[in-house]
Amino acid sequence: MNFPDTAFSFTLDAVCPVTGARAGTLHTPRGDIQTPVFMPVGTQATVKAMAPFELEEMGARIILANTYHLYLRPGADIVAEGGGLHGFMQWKRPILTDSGGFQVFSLSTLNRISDEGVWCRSHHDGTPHVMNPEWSMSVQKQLGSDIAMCFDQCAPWPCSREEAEGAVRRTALWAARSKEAHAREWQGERRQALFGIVQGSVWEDLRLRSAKDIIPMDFPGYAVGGLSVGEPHGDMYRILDSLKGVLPSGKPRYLMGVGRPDNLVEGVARGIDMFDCVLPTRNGRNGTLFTPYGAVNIKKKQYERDFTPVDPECDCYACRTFTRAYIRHLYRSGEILASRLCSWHNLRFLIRLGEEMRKAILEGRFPEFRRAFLGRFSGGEA
Ligand SMILES: CNc1nc2c(CCNCc3ccccc3)c3nc(N)[nH]c(=O)c3cc2[nH]1
Ligand SMILES: [Zn+2]
Repeated sequence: MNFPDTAFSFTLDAVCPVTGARAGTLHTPRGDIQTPVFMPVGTQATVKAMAPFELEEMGARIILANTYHLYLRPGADIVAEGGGLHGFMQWKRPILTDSGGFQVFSLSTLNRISDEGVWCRSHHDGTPHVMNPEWSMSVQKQLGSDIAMCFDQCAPWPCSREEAEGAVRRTALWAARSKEAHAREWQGERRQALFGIVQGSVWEDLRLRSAKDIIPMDFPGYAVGGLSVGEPHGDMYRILDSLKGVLPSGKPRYLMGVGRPDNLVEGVARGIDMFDCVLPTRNGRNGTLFTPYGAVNIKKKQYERDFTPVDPECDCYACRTFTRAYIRHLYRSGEILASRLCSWHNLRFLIRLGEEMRKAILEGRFPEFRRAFLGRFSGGEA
């Protein structure tokens, strides 16, 4: 596959004059990604319970995989030998890999952080590992993802201002080392884009400081990290508002780990282009389903004789083919198909939400779309 110099570029197709919501196209060597886009998460080189052909059928354009998990199991060398992630899991479209920093803190049993990197013990077998920008760039190259993330430090929430400041300082240090190591790994071959990540927790001045550190490093895309870690949605939205006019408008903006349908709409209204979240498959496995009116828990007795689709407006295989009563039966019987159908629907719901927001922005009616969607969707149970 040849990679012309413009291997990665982002085109702004339309911007909502009222909110600043954007419709764009991210051009990558493995295909174009139209934004706003929801990216299914495939932690261990699989989007749980979904086969690649099913992900294609539901319109997934890019999926995520995880450096921390795959390094520990099966090992980045095995993935590389298997043809990189695309060969190993037979997914031909773009893949984005997270850098591993976030997962170290949320998963490893023990970790010590210093400017050098993070010393941690594997959550599988307790073996010691050192993870740092150089390690992360090397592993992401072995995985062969199309988009890699800088190795960053995500402060927990809540945290002290000093902790948040420390994470901003270290994230800048590690972003420079990530960029340098990435350039060394790829020797000018433009086969993997490296996105920068902005930190700063819930302090606007720290967010500005982090943006001022990271933006001059001229990455092809920028992520907003450090959110969706338990903070109130109001704080998330306030931080996004503070970054709207700061992040380069001609480059894609990725809000990490978000989120619920209403969070996606509010994120797009604040200039975000890309999202990822484990909710669709995680909720899918416990029978919680997204509908335009909120989340439905299919276990409930009230669906026992409900012979209507999960979501009558949805075009996914589960909604076209089965009823709530049947899916409830599968779930209560512990049938594997229950997880598959629920995951399938939830993934399609968020992918379709991205498609519909894009259409609304292109047609100049995003404010009306946002009002109508939020008016119907109650964050909790429908
Ligand atoms: C859920 N809330 C949340 N997630 C965050 C993540 C991980 C995003 N999801 C990546 C993923 C990829 C493959 C498999 C599983 C997950 C972050 N990643 C980084 N690097 N930095 C963050 O600040 C950061 C903040 C987050 N908040
Ligand atoms: Zn559906």
